[in-house]
Amino acid sequence: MKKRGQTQQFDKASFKASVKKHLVTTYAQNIETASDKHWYLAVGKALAEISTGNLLETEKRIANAQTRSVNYFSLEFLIGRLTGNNLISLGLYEQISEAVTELGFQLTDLLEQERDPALGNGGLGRLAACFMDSLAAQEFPSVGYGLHYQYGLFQQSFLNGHQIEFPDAWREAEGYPWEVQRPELNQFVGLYGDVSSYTDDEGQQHRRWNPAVTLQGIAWDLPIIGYQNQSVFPLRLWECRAPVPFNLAKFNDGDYVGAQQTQIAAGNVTKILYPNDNHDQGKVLRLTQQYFHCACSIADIICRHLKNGHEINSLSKFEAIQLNDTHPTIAIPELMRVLLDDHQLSWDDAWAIVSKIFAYTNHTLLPEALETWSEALIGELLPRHLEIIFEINHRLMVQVEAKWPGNNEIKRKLSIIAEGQSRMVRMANLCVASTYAVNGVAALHSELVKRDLFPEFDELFPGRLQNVTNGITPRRWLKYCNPQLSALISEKIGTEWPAHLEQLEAIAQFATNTQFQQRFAEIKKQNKQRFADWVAENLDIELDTNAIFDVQIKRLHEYKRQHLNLLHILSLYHRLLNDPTFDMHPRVFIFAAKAAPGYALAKDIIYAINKVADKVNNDPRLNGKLKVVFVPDYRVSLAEIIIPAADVSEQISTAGKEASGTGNMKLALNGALTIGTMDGANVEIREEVGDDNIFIFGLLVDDVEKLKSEGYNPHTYYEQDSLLKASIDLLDNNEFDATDCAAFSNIRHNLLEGGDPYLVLADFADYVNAHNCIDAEYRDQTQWVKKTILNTALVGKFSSDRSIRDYVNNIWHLTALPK
Ligand SMILES: [N-]=[N+]=N[C@]1([C@H](N)O)O[C@H](CO)[C@@H](O)[C@H](O)[C@H]1O
Repeated sequence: MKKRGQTQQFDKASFKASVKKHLVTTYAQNIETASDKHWYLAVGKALAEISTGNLLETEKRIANAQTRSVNYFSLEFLIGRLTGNNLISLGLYEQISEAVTELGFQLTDLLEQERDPALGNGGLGRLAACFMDSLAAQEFPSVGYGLHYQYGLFQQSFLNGHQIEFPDAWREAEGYPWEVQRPELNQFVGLYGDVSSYTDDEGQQHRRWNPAVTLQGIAWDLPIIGYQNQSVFPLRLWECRAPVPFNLAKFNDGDYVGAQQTQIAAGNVTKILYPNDNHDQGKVLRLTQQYFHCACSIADIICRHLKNGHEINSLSKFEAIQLNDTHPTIAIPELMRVLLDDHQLSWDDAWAIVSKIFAYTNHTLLPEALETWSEALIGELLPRHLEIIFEINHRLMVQVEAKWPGNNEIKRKLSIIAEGQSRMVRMANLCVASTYAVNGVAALHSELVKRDLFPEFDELFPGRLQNVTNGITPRRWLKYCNPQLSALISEKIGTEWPAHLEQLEAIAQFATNTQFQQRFAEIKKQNKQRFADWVAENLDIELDTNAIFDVQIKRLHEYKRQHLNLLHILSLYHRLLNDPTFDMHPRVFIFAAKAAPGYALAKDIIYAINKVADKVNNDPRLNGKLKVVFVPDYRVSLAEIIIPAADVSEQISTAGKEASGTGNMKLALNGALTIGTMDGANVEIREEVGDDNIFIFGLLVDDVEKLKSEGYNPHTYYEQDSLLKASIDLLDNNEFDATDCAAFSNIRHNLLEGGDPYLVLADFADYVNAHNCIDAEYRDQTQWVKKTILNTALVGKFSSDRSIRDYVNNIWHLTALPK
């Protein structure tokens, strides 16, 4: 019996039976005594029966269609919990909820049992997950290639305000119900060793790599279920094991550790996700992870291509490979190696394929994030690949010489090899020189990539550098996380909008409709209450839902300027205690952010915010006007309850630093008003929602450069702005911290003597003004709610379905699978 929007055949009785079967046979649990966790696992397993079947079906349809596929290479996929989202995509949420109730449980309680597969750091990883969902929703043949990390992004908790990290064993002892092993797809990967030459029968010279170590790649598939269309595409994650995990001879000799040595070493390769966001981590294990990922994925693509009866020469005709940042760049010399050495193609024939199959997305301009690997390290780990990189660079330098004869400066800048103490391989240059398309992730960012990062490459390869503005999937980030708002929208404009987000524009006509305003505002209030209940239960802090919920949720990084937000809070604290005339609408500042474990100042900022929170939340002099909440262990499932509850979205990065941002899109879609700089996608959000419905402040990109080039002195601002001075001085008088922890003075030092590299002081006054506007405008709820409705209505552009259509039309050139 099919219901509206349900594409999946569903029989409640057999589903309930399947759940009970898995509870007993898969998890060995008694129906009478099984825990919520085991019921969740059994429900997941029962549903995975559907998706795995559709996965194999879809594979057949793609093979029969003889059509092009895109392979999305990413070291991160921040997929979040799958069960709830997959029920939305299967169109079975209500039915399963009913069935689970008949089994004696609340579906929402069981969904809470699922651990977040946190296989990513932040925006880049989450974008990859949203993109896979949008490829499946539009039935574009696609495979996501990632790593099956045993430990995801560390779990964060606070000890006396300090961040402490715990390993994230995301897969329960019982495993993850949605994943399925594909042993027939396992691969072998070499490492280290040397390269030798040989002459073939025709007298042709060839090179051969003789790896010293062999690893095995175990294929795990996670289903990417298309939104209400029967298609399921794989997110293929590679786990690393030793081909011979146990050496019995050594064991018999009593060398128990030795017996497992190879397995231990192999297991380390996919043991854990590197926890850095926007920061290059030059560790050999990280390069080994990147190569293992690329070698398994390239081998899998070629197997599939040949299995579908195609010649190797037509590889780039049927396959496109998108490199999600430079992390999988080594895939380029890897494919060259396979084509040259395993398929004996000439250099030109191999290059003709490689240069037409790869495209690269740049996600940051931060110099410290641009990956470089020492030539020595690559030469040791991947000797054949270094040879190929040298040849690619040689041929690039020939092109550069032709374009700019005798210009060694440009040669030095564009060279893939950076001279110096130790010669380094620039992965971004290798990407730009070897791919047919290079894109930034927001209009402003892509302009800066052209103007500041790769101006010469833009001239050398006209048209190669382009833009594809990021997006978010409306399935998870509205339909799933904000069911009440979704129901109100569907009531007004029908139910097609989750697959056609531009239809939301029709909601704008209700922006001044009183009755609609009331319902819209009531839903925000209820979402705020849901989050307030979560905070009360988990953090023991009482929140007033009449207050403005002001949200800054993203990784902790100086360029994202959580410390500017903190300074504003200190200014409010100062004014509330020192200015009897100062009256503000109650405000709750909500933070959530993980700092990379090695990023000391970021950890100091977390500590300072926690200490300020302890003080202001328990200071009766503030009459509850000011509250600060730092929610620990930020992750996708937390974002899903914070975002619908937000009134204000903090997007306050220094102009030119945040490539795009995607949290900004999620918050605006859920009716939060943005306070932000003209940076990343904020610029395009402003274009879509209009000047009246956003609070823009601060220096523009060119102002930032001008101020820096003229010599920026933060003391000038400190001396001239009394409120700024008072706020900064609160960082140093033990107002908030009786311990001798240097966190507060480290922050103060960074902002003054340290030169304030992210111009916090220069933007402070304008930021305070923008917040004053928010305070004033929030008091006129009719106007405020109108603006929130217009934000939800006018950000349809930021659906990742639109981003994917841009990639398909401008870069990948795919055809959707025929029905
Ligand atoms: N790495 N990286 N880059 C980022 C994010 N931090 O993950 O990629 C995200 C996805 O493109 C961007 O939205 C964000 O601005 C950028 O900083």
